[in-house]
Amino acid sequence: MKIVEYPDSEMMMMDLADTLASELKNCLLTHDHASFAVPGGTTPGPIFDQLCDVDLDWSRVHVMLTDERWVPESSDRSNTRLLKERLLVNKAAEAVYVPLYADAREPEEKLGALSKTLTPELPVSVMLLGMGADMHTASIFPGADQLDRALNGDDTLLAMRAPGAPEPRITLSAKVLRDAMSRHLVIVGGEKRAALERARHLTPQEAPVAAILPGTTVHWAES
Ligand SMILES: O=C1O[C@H](COP(=O)(O)O)[C@@H](O)[C@H](O)[C@H]1O
Repeated sequence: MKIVEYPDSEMMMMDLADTLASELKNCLLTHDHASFAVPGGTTPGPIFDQLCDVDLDWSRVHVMLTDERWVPESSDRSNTRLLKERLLVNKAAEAVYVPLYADAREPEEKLGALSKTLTPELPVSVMLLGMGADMHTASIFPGADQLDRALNGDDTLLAMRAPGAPEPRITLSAKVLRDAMSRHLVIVGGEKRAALERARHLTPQEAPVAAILPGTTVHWAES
């Protein structure tokens, strides 16, 4: 694991967007397309605002979420809504969107169909992850109902429910996260930095983010 520290989050978001764009461009030099997995939540929006205006062949970039809250796109909790409003706009509107949500009461109803669409995109070429202060990443939460399977199984996609998650979730498995060709984790603030340090000494069962730290570049700013 490598940690890159920044004096402020604005500089971090710009630098990380530049890094991700460079990795996508490099991938497109030798592959017919690049798959790009990004998180939702409150952190990545400014990165998306930078990326969506980068000049690259977005028509050959297949964009997916690392996880989704099982809520309608109209909800302000929707990661899909964040992706469509902040990343898949301007030049990046040309990207190919690989969905991680479909209109159904429960994620289990759509797991097979969504996995079938997602599988050809693996391994992910470039991955950006977030982390909660509880040390979850994607939607792999401590105490989740399918935590062991998400950490140790061969699934591509799982439905998850956890005490720390306000709604049912769907998430890429730890295997898919670990198999990414390039993996970045972006966190802001002292609380998450302390959580990251704790996770380095805990098991993935205790701290799911620990399952993906080896080989990950962590980007951190205090505020
Ligand atoms: O619920 C989620 O949490 C994590 C972290 O979110 P943040 O708001 O603290 O950045 C996020 O990476 C994930 O995609 C999201 O579904």
